[in-house]
Amino acid sequence: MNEHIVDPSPSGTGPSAVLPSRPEPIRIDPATTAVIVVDMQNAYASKGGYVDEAGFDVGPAASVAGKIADVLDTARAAGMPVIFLQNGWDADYTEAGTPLSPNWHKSNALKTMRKRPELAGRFLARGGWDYELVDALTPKDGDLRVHKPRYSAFFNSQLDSVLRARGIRTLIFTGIATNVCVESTLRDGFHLEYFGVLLEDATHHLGPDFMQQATVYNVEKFFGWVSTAADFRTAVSQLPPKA
Ligand SMILES: NC(=O)N/C=C\C(=O)O
Repeated sequence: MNEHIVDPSPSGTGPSAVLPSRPEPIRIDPATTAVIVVDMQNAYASKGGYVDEAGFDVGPAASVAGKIADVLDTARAAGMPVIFLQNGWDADYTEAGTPLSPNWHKSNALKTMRKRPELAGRFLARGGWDYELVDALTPKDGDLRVHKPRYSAFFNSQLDSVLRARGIRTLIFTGIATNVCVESTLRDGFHLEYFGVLLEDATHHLGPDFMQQATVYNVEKFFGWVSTAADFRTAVSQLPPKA
């Protein structure tokens, strides 16, 4: 029996690829698919950045960045938009909220800076090193950057407009953290009718390893599809190169 292939753009007329994924393979149309790179900033992926100083493990981030770089080369060659998300706030932290905002209480960046005043102003402020993308993932011509002030990139950001203006229906997710900003954005995308695909080895979690497993389970069972960087490269590199 033929396996059912999920097709987010059934009326598409151009070339497409079938991406092996769980629970079903999904058809990737480069005209309606974007790769989303979630928060690959020094804050989340470099020693001396926010999550390192807050006590989380950034060790695996370098290998994740390598996998993402490979995914992005494949996507660009096929003409798929690449969108870098960058999490943070203005230098005065006005966008971070006030004590009336749960973000003010829950953000480990804000909490760490309040606990260690010598770090005040260092984390996730636009214009600072912590906010910048890691060197290994410098955007190329044609890539897009979208600023976001909360975990989900669909809140108080340009993301939905940027995607709708380009007819994007399918989002390939990479980046950090699987269980926080990646999952929040993929879930909100689901509710906005986007098809979300998590490349599980091109993402990294914050906290215990079971958090990665929990998100992978949630995505596979409830919110989208799960694949790998290698399967993405194999499937998408069969598409004709962008004219
Ligand atoms: N990018 C993320 O997943 N961020 C998670 C936590 C934070 O920004 O404090």
